[in-house]
Amino acid sequence: MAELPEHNSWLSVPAPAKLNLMLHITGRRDDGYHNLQTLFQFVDYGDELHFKLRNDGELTLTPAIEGVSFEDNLIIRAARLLQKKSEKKLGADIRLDKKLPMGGGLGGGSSDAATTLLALNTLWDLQLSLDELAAIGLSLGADVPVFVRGEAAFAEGVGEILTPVPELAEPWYLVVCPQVHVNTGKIFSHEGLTRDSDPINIRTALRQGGRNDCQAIVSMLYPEVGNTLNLLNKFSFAKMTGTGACIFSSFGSETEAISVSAQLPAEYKVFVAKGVNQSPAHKVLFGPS
Ligand SMILES: C[C@@](CO)(OP(=O)(O)O)[C@H](O)COP(=O)(O)OP(=O)(O)OC[C@H]1O[C@@H](n2ccc(N)nc2=O)[C@H](O)[C@@H]1O
Ligand SMILES: Nc1ncnc2c1ncn2[C@@H]1O[C@H](COP(=O)(O)OP(=O)(O)O)[C@@H](O)[C@H]1O
Repeated sequence: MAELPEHNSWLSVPAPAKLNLMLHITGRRDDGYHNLQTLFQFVDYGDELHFKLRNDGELTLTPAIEGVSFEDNLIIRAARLLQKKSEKKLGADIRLDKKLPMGGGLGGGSSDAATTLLALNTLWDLQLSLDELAAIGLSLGADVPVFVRGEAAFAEGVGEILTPVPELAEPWYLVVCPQVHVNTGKIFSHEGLTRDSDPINIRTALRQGGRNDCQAIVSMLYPEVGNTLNLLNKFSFAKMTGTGACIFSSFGSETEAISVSAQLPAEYKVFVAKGVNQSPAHKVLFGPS
């Protein structure tokens, strides 16, 4: 368990990015949402959040995210849902060190929400189980439960039916983020989207690697994504994460990944990070698995 900060100092917890190593769309549900099969893995790079207890029931968040109001920020929405679980006047000062691009398919907002649920559950001593936190998280977004549970996983449904896959290799990734914001709704409502992939089992997904069914449409609607894929493919097999726009390739070593990143045009926003099957947030709060 996490050591509670002494003398009410700050509790610092990472909010890592995720990659969708494959993403197949297997059907459309009656509510318009799509059933997916996807492999989630974390990387040891992301946002960082810092929490300090307040006993007056107030929440503060600094700095604000441009274009996202205080009450719409997934961090505050997650904190508000937890406040409802207690009679006490629980509050917190929260600091956000935002490193992940928004709308890049790296799940930054979902990860911020999950880290908030995990950290405040500890700080406020709510003693909610991971099952309870994942259920609260699902009401905030389909990707929140996997971050709450903190294990690399094969996900089905809209992403909430999770089977851990601790056997995934943990390579180094070069992640390239084209400076475009992909509208997830626009991709899922596109008539040309492949939405009838045959369901596969985990073993096949792990063996074949799989593809991203959104990649072709996103590349067509946002040519910068297609161009980035073409460029990175010259060095190593490249794939898009989620509904984009970020692209990733895997490497056997950090040195190799850095060496390829150094050959990309300077205007490209990139980072190199290690794939990890345990979320760095869990590592900090619960110790290494
Ligand atoms: C597809 C994934 C894979 O990780 O993409 P990324 O967001 O990470 O890129 C996620 O599950 C995305 O989940 P999330 O980010 O919560 O999606 P939302 O913003 O709620 O979705 C925006 C819109 O996309 C459509 N949508 C989303 C998810 C889904 N399984 N089926 C859908 O049809 C819906 O029309 C929804 O209104
Ligand atoms: N703390 C947050 N961090 C990022 N985005 C947030 C946050 N709170 C709300 N949002 C909203 O969620 C949207 C999706 O953000 P993000 O999770 O980064 O994208 P993606 O799921 O494509 O990786 C943003 O465009 C923003 O409007």
